[in-house]
Amino acid sequence: MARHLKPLFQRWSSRVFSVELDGAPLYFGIREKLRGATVLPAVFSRLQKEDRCYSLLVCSRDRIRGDRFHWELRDKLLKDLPPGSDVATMSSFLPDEKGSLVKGYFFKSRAENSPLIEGILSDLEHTDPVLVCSYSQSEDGQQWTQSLWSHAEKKQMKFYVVPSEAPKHHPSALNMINSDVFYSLDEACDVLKKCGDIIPETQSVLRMLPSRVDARRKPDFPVIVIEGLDATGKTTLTESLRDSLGATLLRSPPQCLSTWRARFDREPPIIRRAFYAVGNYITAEQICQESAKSPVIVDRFWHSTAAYAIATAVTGPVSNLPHDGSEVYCWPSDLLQPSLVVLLTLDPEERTRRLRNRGLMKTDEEQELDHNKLFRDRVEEAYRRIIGPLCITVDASPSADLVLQQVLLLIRAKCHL
Ligand SMILES: Nc1ncnc2c1ncn2[C@@H]1O[C@H](COP(=O)(O)OP(=O)(O)O)[C@@H](O)[C@H]1O
Ligand SMILES: Nc1ccn([C@H]2C[C@H](O)[C@@H](COP(=O)(O)OP(=O)(O)O)O2)c(=O)n1
Repeated sequence: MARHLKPLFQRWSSRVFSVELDGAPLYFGIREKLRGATVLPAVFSRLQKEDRCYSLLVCSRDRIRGDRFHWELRDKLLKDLPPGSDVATMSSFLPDEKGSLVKGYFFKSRAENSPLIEGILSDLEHTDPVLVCSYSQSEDGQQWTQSLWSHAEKKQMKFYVVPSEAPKHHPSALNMINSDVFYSLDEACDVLKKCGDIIPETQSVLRMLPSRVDARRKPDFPVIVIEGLDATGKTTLTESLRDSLGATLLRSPPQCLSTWRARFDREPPIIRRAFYAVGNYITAEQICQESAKSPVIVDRFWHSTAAYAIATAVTGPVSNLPHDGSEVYCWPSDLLQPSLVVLLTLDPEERTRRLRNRGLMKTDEEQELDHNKLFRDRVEEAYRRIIGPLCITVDASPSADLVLQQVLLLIRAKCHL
């Protein structure tokens, strides 16, 4: 067995497998022996008699290359597999064991497509850090088994698939720290440095970093961050606050990174989120300089980086988020804390109306926000759970002037301006 696969087989039958169907995870386990009759896990009960299934688990020891390969593998499978394969995101993990998550895909196929599938899998298995399992059903259709798929070794051990309890939180929560959310400049820089050879633009991004970061320095003037989903009125409010308070207006990611933003938005989460994390530290340095002279208003900061990352990594309802109080919501100890964070909220109909009035939506993620209520709920709840600077939610549905007056009152009360 290849060395990179070995860690996966430790406690192989203690692993839980999760397949995302219709936007929510379904779980199953594997057992060497069956004790009595057992029901078929939901992933399999919906399949037909002629179906075979496969799973691909990406097990690169290099997490950046592994995540990039996993990201690109989806497009490859969608392009190469026959129509109707229903490629679904999959993962395997050890319950409650941090860092144990392995990502992959699950798909089905009909017997007549076997030669095509065998060709694709064999190419993948020989060239990439991927473990392939196949699933087949018993004659009577009552049981499914999982075995290692391998062209060379046909006599593989079989495991029965059995139902598994859903974990308390989405399995992605196990690998979130320093993969989806970064808690220090060093960790985020480390990721960008390691992908310098595949994304040359990272050199330019890293050159923008301040030479020294001092998160403990207390700003002379208040620093107020405005947060909220797209079209809640952040740009409108931040510009009015700048004019009313004679403040400096900054944003994260900072202007100096705008040339490279679209490039990093196309990358898998680990690289994309490291880019936004680094952006916060560059903005923090600008905040330090400007807050010596005047109040500073910031359009998005670490709340956005963490809340979008956490809400994207998990699927399904708000209850799948890491629990309230979890360490994933903690503010990085080396990042400047603003004096006040104002979170703008808006009912979905009004937000959509404002989006339409403004014109085209920008990122895929923002489009997802528009039609995926669950995602919107997860982002807003993650915003609320972040532990760090004082964060106050403000209803942004009144007129722009009323929202401004209300936020000015808040700033005067909380920041003594
Ligand atoms: N309080 C408000 N009432 C009505 N429309 C608003 C209000 N605040 C902003 N808008 C409008 O809604 C749209 C989105 O506002 P914008 O400030 O660009 O949001 P964001 O920066 O959060 O994406 C813009 O067309 C803006 O003119
Ligand atoms: N400080 C920041 C700012 C934005 N992001 C990410 C989070 C989302 O994926 C997008 C949202 O930014 P976008 O520019 O589309 O939204 P606005 O136009 O500012 O409302 O960027 C971040 O991670 N960290």
